[in-house]
Amino acid sequence: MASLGSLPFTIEAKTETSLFVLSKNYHRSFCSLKPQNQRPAEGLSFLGDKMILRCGKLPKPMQARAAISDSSGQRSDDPDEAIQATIEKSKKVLAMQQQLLEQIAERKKLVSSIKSTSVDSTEKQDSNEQMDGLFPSPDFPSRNDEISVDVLNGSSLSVSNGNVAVRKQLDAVPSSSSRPSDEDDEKQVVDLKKKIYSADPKDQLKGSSKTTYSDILADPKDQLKGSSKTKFSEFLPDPKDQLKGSSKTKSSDILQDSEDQLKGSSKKNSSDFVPAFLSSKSSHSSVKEGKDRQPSEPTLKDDSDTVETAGVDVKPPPLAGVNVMNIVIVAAECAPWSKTGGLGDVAGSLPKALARRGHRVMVIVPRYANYAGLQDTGVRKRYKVHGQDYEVSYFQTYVDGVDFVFIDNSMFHNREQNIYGGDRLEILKRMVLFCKAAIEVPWYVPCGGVCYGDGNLVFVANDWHTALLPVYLKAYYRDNGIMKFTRSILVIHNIAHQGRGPVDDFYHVDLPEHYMDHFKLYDPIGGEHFNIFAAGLKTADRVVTVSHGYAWELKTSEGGWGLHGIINEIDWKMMGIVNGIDSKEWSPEYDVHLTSDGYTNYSLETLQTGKPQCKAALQKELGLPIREDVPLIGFIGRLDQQKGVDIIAEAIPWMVGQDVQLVMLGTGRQDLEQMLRDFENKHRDKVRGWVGFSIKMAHRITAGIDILLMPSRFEPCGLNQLYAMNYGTIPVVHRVGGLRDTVIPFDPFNESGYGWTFDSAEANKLIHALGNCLLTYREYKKSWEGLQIRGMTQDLSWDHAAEKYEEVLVAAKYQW
Ligand SMILES: Nc1ncnc2c1ncn2[C@@H]1O[C@H](COP(=O)(O)OP(=O)(O)O[C@H]2O[C@H](CO)[C@@H](O)[C@H](O)[C@H]2O)[C@@H](O)[C@H]1O
Repeated sequence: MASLGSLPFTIEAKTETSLFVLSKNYHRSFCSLKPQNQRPAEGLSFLGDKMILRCGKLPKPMQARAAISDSSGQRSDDPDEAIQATIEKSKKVLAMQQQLLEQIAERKKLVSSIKSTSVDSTEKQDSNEQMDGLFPSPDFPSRNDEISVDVLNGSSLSVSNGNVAVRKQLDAVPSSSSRPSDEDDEKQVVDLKKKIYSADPKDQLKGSSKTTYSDILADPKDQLKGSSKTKFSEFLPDPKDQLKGSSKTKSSDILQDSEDQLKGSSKKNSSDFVPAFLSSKSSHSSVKEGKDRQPSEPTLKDDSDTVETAGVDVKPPPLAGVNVMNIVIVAAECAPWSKTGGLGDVAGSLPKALARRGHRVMVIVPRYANYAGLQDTGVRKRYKVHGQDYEVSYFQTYVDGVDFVFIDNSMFHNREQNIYGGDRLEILKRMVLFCKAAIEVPWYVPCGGVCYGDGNLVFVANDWHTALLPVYLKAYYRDNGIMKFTRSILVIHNIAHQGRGPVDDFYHVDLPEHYMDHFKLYDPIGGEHFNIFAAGLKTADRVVTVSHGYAWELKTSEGGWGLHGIINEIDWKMMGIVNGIDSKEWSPEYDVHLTSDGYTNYSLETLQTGKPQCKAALQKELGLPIREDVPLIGFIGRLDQQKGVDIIAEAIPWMVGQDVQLVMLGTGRQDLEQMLRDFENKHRDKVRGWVGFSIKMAHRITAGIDILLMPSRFEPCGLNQLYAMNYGTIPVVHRVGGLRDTVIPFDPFNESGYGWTFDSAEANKLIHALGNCLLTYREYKKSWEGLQIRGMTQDLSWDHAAEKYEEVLVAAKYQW
């Protein structure tokens, strides 16, 4: 029998798992159930001023008893009688609990005996499900049911079972006097309340339910782990949510998110004081949603598994922690389905890194071709483009934790070789339709059975092609009180392309007249014109560009291409984040293009044999003399003014005077393509000009060459130099934009750096840098090897960049 000091009584009840003491203070206002060691009993949790004891559904007779006493509702004015009555009721509660615990223990034995006969984990789960079916009796406890004892606000006993809630007033003393007399109790209450208010109360409730139930059933040693389990369950969504979620495919349900947001301001409950995403339905369920799902196969796991797998199968919380969001990346191209350059790479790989951090991530891209492996979602919608109706449908797949949604309309068909082709108004029409449709995908297109909805949602638009999206989000939705909390980020990959046209183009984008000013821009060359990028930059909540160097250059009249004025104005919302690389796709160790034709995969350990083998294979494939000692130089990129291929052309007479080989892969301007062919014809023993777009060759060249040239006039980030360094290939680059950020110049005194840089886009500067590079290649083998190793051991993955993106997304979210 435990003594509670000054308390007038103690009641002891020994259960299978712990000793509970029911205490009551002099004011009759505090009723607590706690084990003797003063820690909250396993199975107890606190919600606000209410202490909740989860012990399963009451057996029917008990429900009846509780209901009877509830309906009687008598309270004596005599304090002693009231105390006596309370004691009696409390005894009943303890008896009920003991009975329940015994039942639970019995069930546990039965479950484990059946499970021990199961063969694999799948069967385990099945048997669990069957076990649930074995106990359909209403007498058997269910973890959804709870007994709650109101701790602070006038103690009341509440027994609830789904829709059935039996509430019994135990005491009518006003809440002001309802305080625990014990300091420890108070601390526990405060600690737990802190916990509750730092997370969604609903989730907390779910979490505690899971923990309690499994802890009651678990071995005592598992109980010791209980606290950490509780933490995880705060982050992990309840599988039941998914079950609920899967039916949430009606647009009315989806639109509810917006409606809730609209109502939100008038609601005055605790969730008003926690960030919206903590109380958002979508955020938590989405994390799970994005995890282990196979294409269009929602994971609706029976959470009865919690009982047996608690402490074993618990997943860690998402890296993004409380910042998890629903992120929708919208781009005109996305590798591996469509790619003309770096944007395709980014749209294919950044989302995966964001998903790895725990976000629910979707990419929306036009369906240019009949790609294999996509599912038609069956959803059809109509959008007006310049007065004409267009129907779009949506295809979908799920890869590496990311939902890829393809918008289909005949406008996009057969464009994969010419994504940005056609006349100005044709492209404009495509992009208007694409952006209008993309913005409503989270409402209408179920991914894994569940639409994203617009709660806790952020769009990431890319370049001018999708710069209309932030404008539409504002003009059509947020200005009208819809998607009020949805945010948009616009990423600048290349400011040189802006979606310019005559001012009258405005009438093709279907916007209210007063939006005209966002698009109008004056520039000394084009005069007053219509500029889509300008409007996107002004209306996006945040702007990102793909390196720090480029973020700075954009503010200058040389680097801003007419938009520097706007960029300077929006400086407060702009950030440079250096791109990463897809370290699976672009890894010499796993590169699928290095597995045949004499190429080989290699790693840091096999660099000295693997890379020369790739070099020999490349020389062979190109028909160049196979020589290990000759430096093999490469260029990969669009053949245009930006990439500085003409600077290489100017340097070629010097190059061919050296003992080197040169391979150039690219497509673009016809005059430059012809130039490549001419060089090859003129210097067949040393130069190869491969005109075309070949991803396989891009990989093989990156692996086989020794030196990569990037004399870009401007380079927002540049991916090829990153790929090169990851393959032990040394970059020689014009120090500009992202090249300046990523290629630290070689310092022979300190044996540091990754390559060579030159400070202006001129042939003689290129020759000077390349000359030093060749000297090191020939004369300083150790330094060369050091350069290779440093390049290959950098962390070039998207993980760091994804974390930075997350900061921007969160900043946008809390920005009004
Ligand atoms: N002929 C060819 N055959 C096969 N593959 C080819 C190819 N020509 C180019 N590629 C590939 O296309 C990609 C080009 O990426 P970049 O980042 O170098 O340039 P891009 O200017 O397109 O991108 C813009 O966006 C990206 C992403 O933000 C920025 O890094 C960059 O600075 C900015 O100009 C690389 O994956 C490259 O291998």
